[in-house]
Amino acid sequence: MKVAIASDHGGISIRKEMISLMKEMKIDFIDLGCECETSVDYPDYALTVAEKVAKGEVDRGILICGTGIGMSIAANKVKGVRCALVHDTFSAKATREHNDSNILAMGERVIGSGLAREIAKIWLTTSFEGGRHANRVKKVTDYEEAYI
Ligand SMILES: O=C(CO)[C@H](O)[C@H](O)[C@H](O)COP(=O)(O)O
Repeated sequence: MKVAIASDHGGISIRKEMISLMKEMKIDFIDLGCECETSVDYPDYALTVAEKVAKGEVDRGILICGTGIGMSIAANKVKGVRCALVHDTFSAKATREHNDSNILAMGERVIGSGLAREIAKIWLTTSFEGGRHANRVKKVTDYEEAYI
């Protein structure tokens, strides 16, 4: 699996934690910034990662900002992206099993790096269940195909 990761200035510490986790888990990743601690705009990073996921250049994405909200709103504008904003381990598992989410968003001003690590570990290792959930995901992708 290959993962693209990015954060704005509000998510640098958790992004570093995610990078160390992916190294430990021997997951191939590309780090797309941000490079500095000065203020940047989350859509620039969210859309870059989302485009890579949508084009199949990577399998999954991880996005961190202050709340995770801006990142998830922006990423979900890209056709083919199912970005889940997650701040608990139950949802991390459920969004992979039920939604086949392909981007994980988290907020560094909401949770600590220990919980973020647990969430990411679960999200990276849980498979989509398919079955009844596949039909539901298809309804979303069919809508995208027809209208977006
Ligand atoms: O987009 C966000 C909120 O939805 C992110 O949390 C940003 O990191 C946040 O808005 C940045 O805020 P700042 O006051 O410019 O640091």
